[in-house]
Amino acid sequence: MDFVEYADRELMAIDLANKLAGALRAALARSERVLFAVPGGSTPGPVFDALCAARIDWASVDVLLTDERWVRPDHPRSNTRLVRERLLVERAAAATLLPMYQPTDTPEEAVARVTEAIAPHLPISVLLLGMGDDGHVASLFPGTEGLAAALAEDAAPVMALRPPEAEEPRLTLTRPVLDGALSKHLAIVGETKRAVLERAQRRSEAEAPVRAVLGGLTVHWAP
Ligand SMILES: O=C(O)[C@H](O)[C@@H](O)[C@H](O)[C@H](O)COP(=O)(O)O
Repeated sequence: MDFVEYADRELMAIDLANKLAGALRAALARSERVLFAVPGGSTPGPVFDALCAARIDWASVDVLLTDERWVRPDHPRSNTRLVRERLLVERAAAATLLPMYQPTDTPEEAVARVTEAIAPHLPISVLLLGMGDDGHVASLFPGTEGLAAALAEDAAPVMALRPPEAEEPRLTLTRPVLDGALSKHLAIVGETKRAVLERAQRRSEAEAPVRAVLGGLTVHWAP
């Protein structure tokens, strides 16, 4: 695991966007199409604002959320809305968003259709993750029923989970898909998350699911 420390969040957003653009360019030099998986939440927005103007062949990039909150795509908490408003604009508007949300009442009803839609595009070429204060990544929250199955090496690529502390049911990519990404990046800010990450290395994957993706991960941190 590499750890890159920035003086502030603005510098992290700009440099991380440049690094992600470089990773996407490298992937595009190897493949006709590449899969770029991104998180929701509050951290990635400034990175998307810098990345969306990058001079890359966005028309050859498929974008996929690492997880989705089960709300309508126009809801303020929707990760699909976040990506559409902050990443898939400017030059990046030419990219293709693969569906992580479906108009079903529950995420369980969408698992088969989302799995069918994304499977042909795997593996992930470039992965950006966030992390919660509890060490969760994507929607792999500690203490969630079904977490062990989602962390298994042979887990199904997409699972519906109902984390007790999450506001909504979730649809999430699972360990093999996340950990199998060819270029893996984690963006975290603040002292709390830095300490959570340091402690995670002494915890079980069930206690700190971020552990499942530490191999080959580059962590980008700002105070
Ligand atoms: O839907 C989500 O919330 C994200 O996909 C989730 O995995 C996020 O990356 C972490 O919860 C960190 O969120 P913050 O960046 O807001 O701290």
